[in-house]
Amino acid sequence: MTSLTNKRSEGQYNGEINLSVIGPYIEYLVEKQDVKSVFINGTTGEGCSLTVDERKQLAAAWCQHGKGKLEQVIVHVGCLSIKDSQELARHAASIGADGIAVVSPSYFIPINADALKSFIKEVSAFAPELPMYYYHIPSMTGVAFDAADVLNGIEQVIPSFQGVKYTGTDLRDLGQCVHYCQARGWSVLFGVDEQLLGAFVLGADGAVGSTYNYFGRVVNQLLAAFDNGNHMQARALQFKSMEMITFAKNLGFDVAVNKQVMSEVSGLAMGPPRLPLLPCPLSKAQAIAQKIKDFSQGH
Ligand SMILES: CC(=O)N[C@@H]([C@@H](O)[C@H](O)[C@H](O)CO)[C@@H](O)CC(=O)C(=O)O
Repeated sequence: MTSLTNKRSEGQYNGEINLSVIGPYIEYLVEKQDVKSVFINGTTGEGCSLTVDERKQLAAAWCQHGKGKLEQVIVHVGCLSIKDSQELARHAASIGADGIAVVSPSYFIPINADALKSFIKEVSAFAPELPMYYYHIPSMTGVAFDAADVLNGIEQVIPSFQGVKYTGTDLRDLGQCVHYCQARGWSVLFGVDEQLLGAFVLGADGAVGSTYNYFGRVVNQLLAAFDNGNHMQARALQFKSMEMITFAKNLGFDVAVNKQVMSEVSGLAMGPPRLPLLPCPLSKAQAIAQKIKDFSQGH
């Protein structure tokens, strides 16, 4: 996640980063949501809308405030320019991040999996000691080839490769990623919150998503129920998450709405999004937040 403050200039919301909320937000995540690992500067954090310098400041603040409180800080370093990604990778290593992730560039989209593999390799070379994850999110990047094709043989060119953050709904491809990753002791972190249980049945072993900012405790219970073989309970909790997300989607749900919901539920002001995203009307965020509070109360 990322917090932006509201700075209005010439009628436009640029959104400035607000580092002061990160410390309190980490306390909130750990204590109220039972969330101890974070993936920062990704989609929810609007990483691709931020400057390299802003991304460095955010990454440094998360690592600094998270010390002794968070188990893992994974920094997303994907950019359109490979040089920016390399600089962010080097920076992440220098501040003690636990891992880095790279999304595919999305203006000049790699023509095939080998081209993307080369991109990730060249970024990884600037932080060879850090576990590297490929961030697969075809709905945003327009990448048309399988994530499994990106993984195939990647350990030969990126020794630090550790897995994939899979934000897609293709179960065939996901299954192939799990099969490949399991054999190498890597992770598959799933990113479609409303389908998490299905991905765990298939063998995914981690979850990264926007709704865990306020539904983290409930989803941790879902995963514990699944681990204990209590599938009825796991299913019931996934149905709750599905219902909440469907409610939000019917009202219109995006990163900007999510950010406002995070403010409403945590009580910490996250600020508005940065253009081209538009601020979410308060009434919408409050309606979603109320639904979440109702759901969470029983758990
Ligand atoms: C496209 C998108 O924003 N996907 C979200 C999901 O958490 C998504 O909001 C959720 O499943 C509701 O559809 C995450 O995968 C994004 C994410 O993990 C990130 O912040 O990098």
